[in-house]
Amino acid sequence: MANKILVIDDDNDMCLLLNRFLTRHGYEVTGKNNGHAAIDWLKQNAPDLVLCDFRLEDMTGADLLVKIKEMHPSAIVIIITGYSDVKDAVEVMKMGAYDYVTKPLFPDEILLTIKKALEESTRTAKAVEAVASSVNHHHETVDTPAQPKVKLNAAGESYIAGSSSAFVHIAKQVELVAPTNYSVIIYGESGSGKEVIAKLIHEKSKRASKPFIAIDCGALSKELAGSELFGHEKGSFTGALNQKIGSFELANEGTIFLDEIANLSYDIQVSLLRVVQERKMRRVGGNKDIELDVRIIVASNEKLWDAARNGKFREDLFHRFNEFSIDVPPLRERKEDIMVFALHFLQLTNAELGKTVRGFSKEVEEIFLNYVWYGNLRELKNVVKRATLLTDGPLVEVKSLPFEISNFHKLQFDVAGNAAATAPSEATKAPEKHIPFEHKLKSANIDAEYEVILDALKQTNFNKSKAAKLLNIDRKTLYNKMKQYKEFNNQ
Ligand SMILES: Nc1ncnc2c1ncn2[C@@H]1O[C@H](COP(=O)(O)OP(=O)(O)OP(=O)(O)O)[C@@H](O)[C@H]1O
Repeated sequence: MANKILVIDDDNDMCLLLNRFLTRHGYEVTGKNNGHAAIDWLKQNAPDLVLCDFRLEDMTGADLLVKIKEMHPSAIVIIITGYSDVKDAVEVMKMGAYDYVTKPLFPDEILLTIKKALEESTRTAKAVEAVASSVNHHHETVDTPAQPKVKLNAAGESYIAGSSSAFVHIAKQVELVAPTNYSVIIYGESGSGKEVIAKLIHEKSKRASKPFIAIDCGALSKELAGSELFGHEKGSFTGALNQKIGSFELANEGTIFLDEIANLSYDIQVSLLRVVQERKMRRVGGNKDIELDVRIIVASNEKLWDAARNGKFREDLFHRFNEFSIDVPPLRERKEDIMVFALHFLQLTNAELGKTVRGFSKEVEEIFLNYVWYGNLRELKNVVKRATLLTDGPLVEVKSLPFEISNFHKLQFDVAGNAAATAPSEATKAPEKHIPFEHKLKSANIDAEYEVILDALKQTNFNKSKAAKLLNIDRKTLYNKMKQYKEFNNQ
């Protein structure tokens, strides 16, 4: 049976284009132009996957995501964003979106992301079912945990070591703590590799052959967090139609990884403290204690000690977890790792797409080293995957990078107060010497025009149809002008 996909985009052309393209690839596609129309449709229909623009006219992608997850917890949601929204997109992923794709959209890239998401979702559901049925001795029906809250680490996801001194230090800490039963706190920004490190600790421990269960606490609703973590008995609350095995039970004898731990409500923190102290738990509505032997690794992007001092996190729980802690610096602070990981992601993509791209041009390397990577390794991976897909020659060139990354320094001139724009290095600056005046004049004109276009693009969140309307030119002219700018700067 064809997978059902719902496309939500207020750009009608884009909606139609995606609809046609995905239908051609065998999916059953429905398109909606605003959030409310999508919600109405979702009341009657259950899609396997939703492709949703982050900025709709009537609501944000984040609000819509909450509604979708309430109505269809297992639906995969992929968010379409402009590059300036990457930080928001990362937040939305923490709320349960599977992935994000950035504009301009490339059909092949979208297709690849969708295929992978659907395959991964089937694989994960099967794995969870297998673990659940081995735990559930009563052979009752078990609710499958909603995707992607339970992220059984993607099979086949390979690990590499970075070469920065920070990474070497982390690797040493992992070697040291892995064989013990210590709880570990991993600190770091979103996408910096915390889950991969947690998985590595598990794999290097005596528990390696037992389950590793990753839970994004930021994606758990207050009401359902207890049942997600500890399970529930049939009929224990309205909607508890079947017995459910919680993540702790699924992780028994193995390791549980609780990402964004500071987002757990105070009540759940109390239940968690009992589990940590007594090493036993009860399912919601249950009256039987279940013995637990689970190693706990938690992650947070804020210092838990600060959260404890501010009353957001229980201090006793903090002390229980704080047997060992690992700090993962953001990628921009460990520049030696950038190209190591970029090459690794390039090789992964080559293997996935059957391509033979060898590496990156000097200019691309320069841009990578000076970019801020708010989304850390996750963002780098997405950028490299996309660029590799677009590369025909032996090296990834600047033209295959998203416009907003290759022009990052230009975009900085009005990014209010936001961090870390490093000055362009000598290699990325246009050479000043020996440029004829005629060329300088042309360049000045194009630059001035470019600033106006860029402004319109930013105002419309890089929606080219809307930007063209704003500039009172047609879409094709806008494309030509952008192309002209790129070509002129590549001369
Ligand atoms: N050492 C590594 N080797 C290979 N890939 C890695 C490594 N570290 C991270 N990655 C990749 O980078 C991406 C982000 O990593 P990960 O999910 O571990 O980050 P995170 O800090 O847990 O993010 P979040 O807090 O948002 O969940 C993943 O696709 C992961 O596979």
